[in-house]
Amino acid sequence: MDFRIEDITEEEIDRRLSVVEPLTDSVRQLVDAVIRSEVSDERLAAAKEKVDAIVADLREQQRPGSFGTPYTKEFIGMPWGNAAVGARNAVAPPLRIQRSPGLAECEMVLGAAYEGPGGCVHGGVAALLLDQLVGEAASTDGLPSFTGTLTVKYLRPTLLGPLSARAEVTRREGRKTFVHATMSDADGVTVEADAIMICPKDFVLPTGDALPPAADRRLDR
Ligand SMILES: CCCCCCCCCC(=O)SCCNC(=O)CCNC(=O)[C@H](O)C(C)(C)COP(=O)(O)OP(=O)(O)OC[C@H]1O[C@@H](n2cnc3c(N)ncnc32)[C@H](O)[C@@H]1OP(=O)(O)O
Repeated sequence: MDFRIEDITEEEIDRRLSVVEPLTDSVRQLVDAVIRSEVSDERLAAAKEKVDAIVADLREQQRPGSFGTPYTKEFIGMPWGNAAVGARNAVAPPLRIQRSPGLAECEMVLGAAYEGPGGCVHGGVAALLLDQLVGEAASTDGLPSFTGTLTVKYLRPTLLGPLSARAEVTRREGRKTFVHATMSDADGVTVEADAIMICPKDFVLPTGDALPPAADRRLDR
């Protein structure tokens, strides 16, 4: 696992985000446009050439593997490649998660890129987003927790569009945290999930440092 330390200031984080977030948003627009475009085949082929040129430009300098999760020395996390919340990841909706002890909540708009059954949210996407949310809820007042078991129940189809989600810790037993989560549309809950989150035994960063108490960690940058 990559939890490297990157010694930068909050101002530098803001500066970097101000550059990459608009780019990621543009790539989200690109993904949506490719899915829904009805321009001619010739224009689609021309678009491919332009996109290939951008990819070649970005690949001139590239880190190997994945982005990982860097932390500052003040333990501000930068999970910018994360599939659900990554600021650099156009695959992520992204979720803007509000946290309080034992609770994680967010509102989101899921468009064409998240489709499973026609017009509906893909079940795997719903599970992905709820998995992130239960992880965030479990980690608000404890050490980081990994998903041991996630049970998802799809109550009725979730239509693409504006949605909300919520995860709440229901109980803790030693290193295990039990979390209940829901995804809802305007008419109520469409998906619910129950998770057993587990803090790995003797969790330390690969740098050898233990994580500080949760109150000193900020996971939202
Ligand atoms: C940090 C900021 C927020 C981040 C949010 C991120 C959200 C993303 C969430 C994820 O997607 S995490 C990625 C998906 N999950 C994984 O990759 C986990 C892979 N599995 C493991 O790493 C280990 O198997 C695990 C840490 C889950 C457990 O390993 P341990 O060696 O610590 O478990 P151990 O065998 O000591 O068992 C401890 C307790 O947990 C129980 N347990 C172990 N594995 C379990 C499991 N899979 N499901 C349910 N319970 C489990 C086990 O029975 C026991 O219960 P008791 O204490 O009551 O005896």
